[in-house]
Amino acid sequence: MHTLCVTSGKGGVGKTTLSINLGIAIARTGRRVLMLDGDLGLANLNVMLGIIPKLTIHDVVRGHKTLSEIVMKTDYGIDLIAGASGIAELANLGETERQNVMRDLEGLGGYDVLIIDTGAGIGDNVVRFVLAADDALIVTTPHPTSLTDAYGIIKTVLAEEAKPLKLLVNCATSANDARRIASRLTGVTDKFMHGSLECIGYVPVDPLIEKSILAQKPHLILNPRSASAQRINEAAMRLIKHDNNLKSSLGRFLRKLIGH
Ligand SMILES: Nc1ncnc2c1ncn2[C@@H]1O[C@H](COP(=O)(O)OP(=O)(O)OP(=O)(O)O)[C@@H](O)[C@H]1O
Repeated sequence: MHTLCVTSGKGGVGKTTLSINLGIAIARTGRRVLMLDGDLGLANLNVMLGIIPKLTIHDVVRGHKTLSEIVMKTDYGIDLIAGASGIAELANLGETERQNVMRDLEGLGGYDVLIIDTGAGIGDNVVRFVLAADDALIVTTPHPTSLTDAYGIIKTVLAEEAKPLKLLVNCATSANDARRIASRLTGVTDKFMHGSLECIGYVPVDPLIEKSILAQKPHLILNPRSASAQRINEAAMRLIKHDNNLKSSLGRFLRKLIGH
């Protein structure tokens, strides 16, 4: 299973919108996609998909439910787990309960790709998700405040571990614009040995994206032929280019995440 963490530093830059639509684009290749809403307070994935979660990971951690009972199916080929920030609670459980939940999580097989939509900011939880995942995708816009916060998360992650990071520039005007933005950020990765930042593309501003949020239906479903949907598709294909070579598993991801 390929684990992919989507994060941004700054809030409101399109991280959740792009996570969902990238997930749908990946699901269209035949891969089974599970999305985890890693946002601590404001879980948005389900809102954008027009579904109301009755159960979250917290119910699993408290022993009320099994994981497969809390997975929500969508009409778009992606499944969803709400309240994934509750995974962090695993670290505080007793050994037996923790083992039970871990077994439950690992038993949730059959998925090819796990996408974690983290909360905004550079909190401990966000950095832990980024470090535990195989791939980390940073979403930024060309706006200076977004770039500053993207710079912050890149620096924080690379100071912990020199892992290759990916960048998607939302609200850029062209591929050249995105490359120019990316080159401003690669300055920071160059300071860390083995750190790297690969720009996997850009998504233009598109009023149809905003409309799809209001309709609570994914942009790729409502407007598949739009230029922005095509850019999202291209970015998704770059993300999964090498995932067949990955030997990772959900268990490995979880062990890294909770440090056991
Ligand atoms: N390329 C785009 N063109 C037009 N509107 C966009 C684009 N990308 C995102 N938006 C809009 O920006 C708003 C914020 O998007 P979103 O909620 O996905 O951001 P976020 O980074 O996940 O925010 P949060 O920090 O609250 O989780 C949404 O209303 C969305 O419709």
